[in-house]
Amino acid sequence: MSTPRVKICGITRPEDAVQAARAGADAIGLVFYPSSPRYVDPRRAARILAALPPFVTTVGLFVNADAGLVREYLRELPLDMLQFHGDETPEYGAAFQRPWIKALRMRDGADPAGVAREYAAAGARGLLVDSYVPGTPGGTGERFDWGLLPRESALPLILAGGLTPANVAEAVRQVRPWGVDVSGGVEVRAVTGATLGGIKDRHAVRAFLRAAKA
Ligand SMILES: O=C(O)c1ccccc1N[C@@H]1O[C@H](COP(=O)(O)O)[C@@H](O)[C@H]1O
Repeated sequence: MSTPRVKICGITRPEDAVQAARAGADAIGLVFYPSSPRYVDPRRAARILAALPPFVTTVGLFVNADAGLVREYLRELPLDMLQFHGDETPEYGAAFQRPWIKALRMRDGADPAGVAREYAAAGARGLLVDSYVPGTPGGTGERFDWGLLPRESALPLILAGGLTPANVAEAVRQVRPWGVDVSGGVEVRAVTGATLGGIKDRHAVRAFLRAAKA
């Protein structure tokens, strides 16, 4: 089994991007979904991307965005890859001539193997599997039953949803994904335990990377 690639998603500050890269992150994600507490506008995104050292993949995350808006972001920002986290069709994903991955939320009856085949045929590079929480497209901090995932898939699987430094090693052992993706599980927490959307905890980021790649 190869060492899983790790994406740290929902970066909102240049210093967090640099810390994640120094800790060994393979990719960072910027959330362009306005309702997310991790949303960054293009000017802030540009500052984050400009701070990054080389050889870290930059991923722009969209949820059912207007295709014109995605194109505008692509013109303004040096994004390496797109992540579509809503109900985007294979045709939509294929329209941007940029490497892209599709997220599938694992609601009852979800068929990750079938979805992987369908999106592979349209040129997707990976299938990100996340938890299904009604009313929230992602970044929920919730896990799902990893036993529902197929052993074989037409696309590299990226496991997401409620991953933390404490559970990622077990997740990698069980699922053997191509990559893992985390957002809330490496954020600074208030005394109540709630995450402070978008502010990454550098100790948690380091611990997550160590555990994922051990
Ligand atoms: O991070 C967000 O706010 C977000 C908003 C809308 C769609 C996706 C989002 N993030 C993605 O959600 C998963 C899991 O996040 P978590 O680790 O459970 O907090 C991850 O793929 C993020 O890229």
